[in-house]
Amino acid sequence: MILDDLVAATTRRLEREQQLESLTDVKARAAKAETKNPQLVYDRFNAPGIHLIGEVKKASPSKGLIASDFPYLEIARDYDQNGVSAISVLTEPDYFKGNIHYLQEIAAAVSVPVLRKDFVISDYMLYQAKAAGASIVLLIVAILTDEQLHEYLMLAHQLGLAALVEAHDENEIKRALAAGAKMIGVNNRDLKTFTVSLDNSIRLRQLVPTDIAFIAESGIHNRKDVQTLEAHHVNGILIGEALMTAPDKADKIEQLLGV
Ligand SMILES: O=P(O)(O)OC[C@@H](O)[C@@H](O)c1c[nH]c2ccccc12
Repeated sequence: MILDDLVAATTRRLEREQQLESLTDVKARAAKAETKNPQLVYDRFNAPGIHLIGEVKKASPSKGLIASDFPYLEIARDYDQNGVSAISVLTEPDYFKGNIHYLQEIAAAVSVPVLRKDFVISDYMLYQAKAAGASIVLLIVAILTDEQLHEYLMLAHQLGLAALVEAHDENEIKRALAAGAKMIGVNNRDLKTFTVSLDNSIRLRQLVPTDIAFIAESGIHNRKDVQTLEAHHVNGILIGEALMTAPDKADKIEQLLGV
């Protein structure tokens, strides 16, 4: 299963990174970064309307290379100036060709909150996220124990980071809620088969209380998709490929949001 490969690759990456920078040192760097209020992120997504998270992603295991030309900073600025509510930056290097330095540069250049999109399996990665200027971290329920999920959620909040807790079925939604998630993302892509269905978000929407922001992720391509999700009271949408492959980002955002 692809998630197992991703966790294995992330474990190896962490070993290398921790040899280059100790936990003590990354904590010291995180302590110097500006502390933000995670509640502001949650409030932003709970405000009326549908909120777009634009993703900066060069490649993925399901699509291969998405953007051969990858001016990540320009793309992020384009998103920022054209109505996104947050920017997601892939920092996983092996399968998504991401980099934490992309996030660091982007966070310094834009005004909206920036999400670290990675396979968080260690507190070390939360300190790295904070040090790089992230405002949000992704926590994927499927790769964490209940104890880890709770612990990382609490640590994120202590560090001033909001957490987008990703679930893909009923049981994972229950685990996310039990851990105290305040913002839940449902991945429409089944990571076992790579099939995408918006029905996954729609079906799971009703299991999440309305005071918790609900984000539909993956496989959203056009205005019709957005309208379908809007009709089912989704608070946010996370869009990567459709924006990355659009030659005119501003125009694509307008189309998606219907403005
Ligand atoms: O490119 P898409 O189909 O619009 O999907 C974006 C985003 O949802 C997807 O990149 C994603 C959702 N959950 C993830 C977890 C890890 C890495 C990537 C993801």
